[in-house]
Amino acid sequence: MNANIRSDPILDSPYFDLAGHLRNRAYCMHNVGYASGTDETAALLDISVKDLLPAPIPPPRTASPNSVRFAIQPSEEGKNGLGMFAKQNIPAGGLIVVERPVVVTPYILAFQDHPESALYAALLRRLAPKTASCFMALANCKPATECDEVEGIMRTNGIPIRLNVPTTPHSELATHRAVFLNTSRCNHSCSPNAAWHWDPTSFSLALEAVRPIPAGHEITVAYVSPTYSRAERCARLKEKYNFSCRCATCSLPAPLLSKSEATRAELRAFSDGGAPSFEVWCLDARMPDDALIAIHKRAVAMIESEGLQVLQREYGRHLDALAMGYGALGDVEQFREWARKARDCRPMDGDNAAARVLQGWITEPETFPVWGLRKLLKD
Ligand SMILES: C[S@@+](CC[C@H](N)C(=O)[O-])C[C@H]1O[C@@H](n2cnc3c(N)ncnc32)[C@H](O)[C@@H]1O
Repeated sequence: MNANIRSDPILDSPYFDLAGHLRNRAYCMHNVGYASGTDETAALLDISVKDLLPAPIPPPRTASPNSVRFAIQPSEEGKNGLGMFAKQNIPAGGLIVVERPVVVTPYILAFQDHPESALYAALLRRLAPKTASCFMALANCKPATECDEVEGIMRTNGIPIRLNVPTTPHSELATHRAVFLNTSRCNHSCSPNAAWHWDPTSFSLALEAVRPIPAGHEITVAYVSPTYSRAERCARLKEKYNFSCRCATCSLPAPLLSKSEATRAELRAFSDGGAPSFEVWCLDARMPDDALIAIHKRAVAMIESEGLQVLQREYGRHLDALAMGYGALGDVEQFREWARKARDCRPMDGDNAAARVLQGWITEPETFPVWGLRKLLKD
């Protein structure tokens, strides 16, 4: 599953060794120190994580855009509380905001003598009063019978980020809950138009558009994987965030909703290995040329019609297959067109190695390593 979806399936694993975790770890409260001096983060960290953090933490690799591209305002008819809205047209891949968390804790907290709410309250006391009151103004979806307000806010707004926790065999411990004053205001959509990318080195989260967002439109993210069936999405949203989804997809009339469900089921089958690989097709001259092209074009069309560009890994994989397919067929025009799309769907702040390789091929198609190979095999 994409890293930028809120739920972390590892944590649902029944094999997590909580007892081992409790025996072996030591934690501390820590105010993360940034070079800029303006951001503040109160964190509960495993001591080994704290010891690894550079002091001060370097600035993010990409700064927030110069002009503020969003506004926090009531969602449509105030139905979903506040939400984040585009103040200007934002292109696909466009950066919306880069921000530091205000509170960070391990996702799994289980200290016998310290209830979670007491730990969160202690962290809040480490923040400036203005920051703490902005935190307390965030939404709380949990009833008072379940937990107190601070814990409710933490659970409603926490975005899972991963930090390097050395000296443990439990990769589950890498997941932390982080609350952000802007990105945490984003409402959920089953066809989201934005995704976040966490950079542990600069301790910052970049929120980016995954397709063009026109000015005035709501900026949405996925709290649960949009590839799940609607029943599963609804169940998970209800359990974790206590709401019935009113996004554009879930509000479709019944026949269109069934069509969307069927499309998502077909996309799930593709991720389970349902599409032919480029490598096999490229070397097997008996397979028709269209065997690769048609199926990956169908997957791309389904992702786009469902508004699922947030599945960046899958989307990129299908676009790569199309670019490489046309490269192996020696079709310059189509190769360039699909390679451009494959380049542009890559997150801007992540490792851009793939985008750089694609750019090289767009400039000089014949440097694509198997340029025209299928034509040669057939001749
Ligand atoms: C992290 S908060 C998002 C910001 C929140 N709307 C606010 O006013 O600050 C999550 C809460 O927003 C609401 N929400 C988010 N997405 C929604 C959706 N698709 N349909 C209905 N309610 C939604 C739910 O109340 C949910 O518990």
